[in-house]
Amino acid sequence: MPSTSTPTTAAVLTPPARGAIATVSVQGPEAIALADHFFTSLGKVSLDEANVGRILVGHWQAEEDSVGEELVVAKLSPEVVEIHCHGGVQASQRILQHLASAGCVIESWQERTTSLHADAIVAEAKLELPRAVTSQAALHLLDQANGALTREIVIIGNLLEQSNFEVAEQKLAHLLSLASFGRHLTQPWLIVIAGPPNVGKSSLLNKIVGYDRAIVLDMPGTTRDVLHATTALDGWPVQFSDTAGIRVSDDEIEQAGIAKAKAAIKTADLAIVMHDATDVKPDELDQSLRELPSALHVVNKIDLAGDIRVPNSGEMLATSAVTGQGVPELITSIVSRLIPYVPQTHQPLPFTDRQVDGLRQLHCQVQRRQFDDALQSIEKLHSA
Ligand SMILES: Nc1nc2c(ncn2[C@@H]2O[C@H](COP(=O)(O)OP(=O)(O)OP(=O)(O)O)[C@@H](O)[C@H]2O)c(=O)[nH]1
Ligand SMILES: [Mg+2]
Repeated sequence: MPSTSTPTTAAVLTPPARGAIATVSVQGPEAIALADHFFTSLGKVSLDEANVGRILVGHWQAEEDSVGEELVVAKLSPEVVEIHCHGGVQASQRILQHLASAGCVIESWQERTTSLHADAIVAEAKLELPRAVTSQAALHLLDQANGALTREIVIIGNLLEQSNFEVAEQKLAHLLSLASFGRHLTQPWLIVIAGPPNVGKSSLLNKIVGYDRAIVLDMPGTTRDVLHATTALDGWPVQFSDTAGIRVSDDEIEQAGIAKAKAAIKTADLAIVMHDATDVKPDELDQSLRELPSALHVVNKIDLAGDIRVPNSGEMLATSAVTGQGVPELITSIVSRLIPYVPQTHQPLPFTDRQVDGLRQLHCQVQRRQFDDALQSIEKLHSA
């Protein structure tokens, strides 16, 4: 194969798993020649002769490999072809090997995506999009892939050029206030369910996720390790952690579980602290509310309780993990705690640590009126 200074690259664009078809993209000055080297169309039309946009069915064969394959090749431009082959992982890997043996540089889809987009934020959005687990999260990332955050940073740069530091500062502060939301588009919000043994923590988890994720027993100390279950609440990705009931225990395994439960509370975005409606101890409830004021406090087994005394401080919800009473209200409360403000469609927002760090630095520079440094930070945000 002739070589030029611009490399010809190949990447598998479809996910690395078994599927109906896999797509290999070849791009660069030798893309057509490389594909023609291995591919013979049914009508004996070469890709070189074929018009752009033509899709050809034919046979792919490498000399050193006795196994050929019938497949489809599309000529997308004079420098881009797409090969649609069998969806098994081996089929696409074999095509990559053939192309590599002829001098093609093999890239990952991430490298290909990054190289296709001059703006780093747009490239990052395209890389993060496949990781979005709910459609709502994907829509916000799609906005960023379509340039929402990039345009906002350009606007901030223009404001700085006009010495309008105040408005630039306000815009940056607003973007940073959305950082937690943006990061959670690809990483679920973490919710830990904690409380004394036997109050119904595992039962509540099962009720919310809709299947028997955790073992439920009428025996205190049933859950030992931290159990995770991922779901979506109102379209937002969340991960629940069910923990060991917190109590004084001589059991070594249980102690380890309790230590893990306490650690999980510290790292969670939200703790749900559960209490037993059939065994309400107002003093303990009051203490729990004081110790964990940002937690959501839930009195469970409400179906078994008549009149219960609810403490008069903080927020308290009543549920039954058996009948489901109060669970929709709990879900509404969880969502409004985690996402007090839902950004509008097309809202620019940062969604990677790199962007958040870069925006924080820029915000400081704008506050200190460091014009040149701020422009450099903007430059860095656009080009990773
Ligand atoms: N009637 C009623 N029973 C419940 C409710 N929630 C849980 N239970 C029962 O209470 C017992 C303990 O429930 P679990 O969900 O295992 O409690 P836990 O808090 O996870 O317990 P540990 O893992 O031991 O800390 C089981 O028999 C459940 O069926 C409820 O809301 N109403
Ligand atoms: Mg449990």
